[in-house]
Formats: sequence, C-alpha cells, structure tokens
Amino acid sequence: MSADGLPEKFDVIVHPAAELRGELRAQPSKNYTTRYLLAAALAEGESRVVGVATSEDAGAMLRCLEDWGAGVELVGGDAVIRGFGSSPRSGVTLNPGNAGAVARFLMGVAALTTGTAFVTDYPDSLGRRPQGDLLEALSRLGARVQSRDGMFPLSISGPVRGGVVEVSAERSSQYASALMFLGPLLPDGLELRLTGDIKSHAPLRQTLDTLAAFGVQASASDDLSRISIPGGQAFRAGRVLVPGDYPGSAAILAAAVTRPGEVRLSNLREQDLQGEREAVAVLREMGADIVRDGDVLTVRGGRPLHAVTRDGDGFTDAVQALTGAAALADGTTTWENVYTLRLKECDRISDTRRELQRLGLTVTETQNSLTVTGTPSLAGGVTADGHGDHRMIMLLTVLGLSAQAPIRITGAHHIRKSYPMFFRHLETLGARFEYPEATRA
Ligand SMILES: O=C(O)C1=C[C@@H](OP(=O)(O)O)[C@@H](O)[C@H](O)C1
Ligand SMILES: C=C(OP(=O)(O)O)C(=O)O
Repeated sequence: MSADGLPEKFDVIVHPAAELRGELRAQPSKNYTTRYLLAAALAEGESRVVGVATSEDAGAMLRCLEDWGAGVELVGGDAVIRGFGSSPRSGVTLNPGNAGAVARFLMGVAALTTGTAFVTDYPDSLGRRPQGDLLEALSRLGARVQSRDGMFPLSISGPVRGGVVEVSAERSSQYASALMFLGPLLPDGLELRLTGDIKSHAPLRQTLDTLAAFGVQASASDDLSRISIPGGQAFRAGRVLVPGDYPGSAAILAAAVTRPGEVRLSNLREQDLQGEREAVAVLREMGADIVRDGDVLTVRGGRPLHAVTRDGDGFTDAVQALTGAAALADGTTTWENVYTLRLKECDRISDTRRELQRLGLTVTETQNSLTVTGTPSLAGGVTADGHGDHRMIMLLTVLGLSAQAPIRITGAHHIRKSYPMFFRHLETLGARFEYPEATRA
C-alpha cells in the first residue's frame, strides 16, 4: 500500500457524482518543488524546503539528488537538504523515473560532473520524449554527450566553462531552464539565446524566480529570448516555502464547476508565476462562478458553461483539465498553439482525441490544436485508457463524475506522478471511486 492507501497499481471506476461539496487545501506545487529541491542541492550547507510535494516526480528528484551526494531528510512535510554545491558526484547513474522536468534539469547540471548516466524505467513515456535540443546545447558548450537518437538512455560528461550558447525553446522550456540552473556555477556563466518560437514562458519565469530565491543573479529580456547568468556564483542555502499547485488544482476546479455543489479550495495565491493560474480566468470566461478571497477560491458549481477559443501555451498543464470542462460545455472549444502537448507523457492531442471519441464526443485535431464539441449528456459506461498520463487521468475523471454511467480508467495509479491524493481529495468532496486491479501497466 502507498501513502494514499491505494494498491500499487489500479484502475479506477469513476461513479457519477450528484454534487461536489466541501473544502480542500491545494497540494504543494510540482514545479516549485522540483526547482527548490534542486537549487537547495546546488547550495552548500543546509536548506529547508517547507511543504514539499509527495508525488513521484518529487520523489524522483530527491532520489537523484541523494545519488549525487546530497543529504536528504524528510521532516514532517518538509525536505531538509544538505547540498553538494557545484560538485555533484561523478560516475553515477540517475533514474528520474517518468519526470520530464526533473530529467532535463539534472541533465543540465550533469555538465558539472566528469560523467553522469541517465536511465529511465519508463521507456515508453520519458524514454520517447526528445532530449536532443538540450544535448546539442550542452555539446556546443563542450560537454561530451551520448544518447539513443537524442533520447534516453544517455550520458553527459563535463566539465564545461560556459559562454554564449543557443538553445531551442520550441519543443520545451525545460532545456533552457536546465541551463539556467547550470550557468551560475560555471566559471564563465551563460549567455543564453533561446531560439525558435519560445514555448512555456511561465516555467522559465519560475526558474528565474527560483534562482533569485537562492541568491543567484540573472537577467532576462522581456521576451525571454536572452537570459544572462554571470558565472562563478553560489546558490545560497536557506528556507523556502512551496506554494500551492495550480495544474493539479485546475482539475479540481474543472470537476467543481461541472457538478452542482460548492467547493472551497485554499492555498492558491493570487500573485503566482504558475501559468496554470489562468485556468481560473478561462473557467470564468466559460461561465463558471468562481470567487476569490485571498488565497481561497470558492466555486459554486453546476452553472451552464459555454465554449471558448484560447491559446493554451500559457497554461499547458491545465489544458487537459480544461478540456474536461469544455467537453461538458455548450459549443465548440479550441485550444490553439498546443503542439508541445504531443511531447508530454503521452500525445495529449491525438490520444485525447481518441479517448474523447471513445466517449462519444466530437473532437478534431491539427498539428497545433485540439477542438472539442461539448455535450450536455455524456453516456459513460465505457473503459477509457489513461495512457499512463496523470493529466489524461484527471481529464477522464472530470468526465466520469458527470457521465450517466460509470467510466473505468485504466492504469489510474499514474496519477501519483503529480497528484497522489487526487482521488482521495475528490472523495472528501463526495465523489465515489472503486479501485480494481490495474489492467494497464
Ligand atoms: O519547467 C517545468 O517544471 C515544466 C515545464 C512545462 O514543460 P514544457 O516546457 O516542456 O512545456 C510543463 O509542462 C511541465 O509540467 C513542467
Ligand atoms: C508534462 C508534465 O511534466 P514533465 O514534463 O515534468 O514530465 C506535467 O506535469 O504535465
């Protein structure tokens, strides 16, 4: 049994919920947890990351940092990290599980070592995600890199001195973020030139924010195409507080707006760099009743929703959750500029189209967009494939709560990648789930 009290591997049967009612505290942010833990390890001395996420991705970061020589202690809900500064151990093999951001950030830092190997026990997910743009930038800096066609397994050997380097930001922002963690510890720093149509600006700003929280100097042009990081700096050990998680909370909000009832969700600060904060505005634009009082959002659910057309790149990790609301709204919703969704844990455009069509919805896709026509009455009564993707599982759960008959989602344990208490949280609001043995690995 895991901390959530659920079997190691399970499918979930989502029962229709008459209403959702109650209060929840948003879980700790995935993206700040991974950043703060890494920055703490890059500092010398002891840091305390207060209220860390307990997800598999957080666990992957902790495991890899420990393998690299950091001291890691979990005290209550906090992580106490004794950093290795600019000297992670060389000759280590790291396994970041299925965590893309964790993998990429560590790949950047690996250029501080004289050799680090990377493997994954998720060859069909992380193992298929592209790493070539980051490997190219590292090799232009003088690192030796080896990979299987730009994918895992791979290895990176430094040291490198730094300087001016181009990195493509067209497929993922994580490559540039990775170099931003590396830059301050290099003798010559880094002058980053982000090339292509830059995607996911919000996480890049979260990385800049993290550097500042650890006393590292960096400056960036307004459009983030140039990021300048002086060399020879140190990350300053300290105490940081992880804010609430908007991407996971977007799924709770989508569930709450599509069922009658009233849900209060706390720990979601208004001033926050997480792009998925925009989910609140998108749901309001769709007609949802969401009121903010400080860090608390109150949703009065069950109002009629209508379709929207939005550029989804500003809130990539909330697009799946918002697709749940769109599938139950009046009209046809399009998410534009979402090509990078194809490069996540699954192809979140084609795989989503297939799963929604299986549920009887009208869905179309282009290379760069996803369009779904909502229905007032979803039959349910089918088994849907979770595609080993936590955000697909969240989307299908939102739909199951509103369907006429239960929906079974295969491989639902993959929810633990980012939101281990997702089903438990919804249960406290009145949702009902069954957890039969998994029919998907
Ligand atoms: O920097 C980060 O922590 C992340 C950046 C985003 O990825 P992309 O930059 O690949 O869009 C996001 O989807 C991911 O969940 C986390
Ligand atoms: C895509 C995601 O994560 P990562 O890229 O870190 O694997 C996500 O959290 O939805």
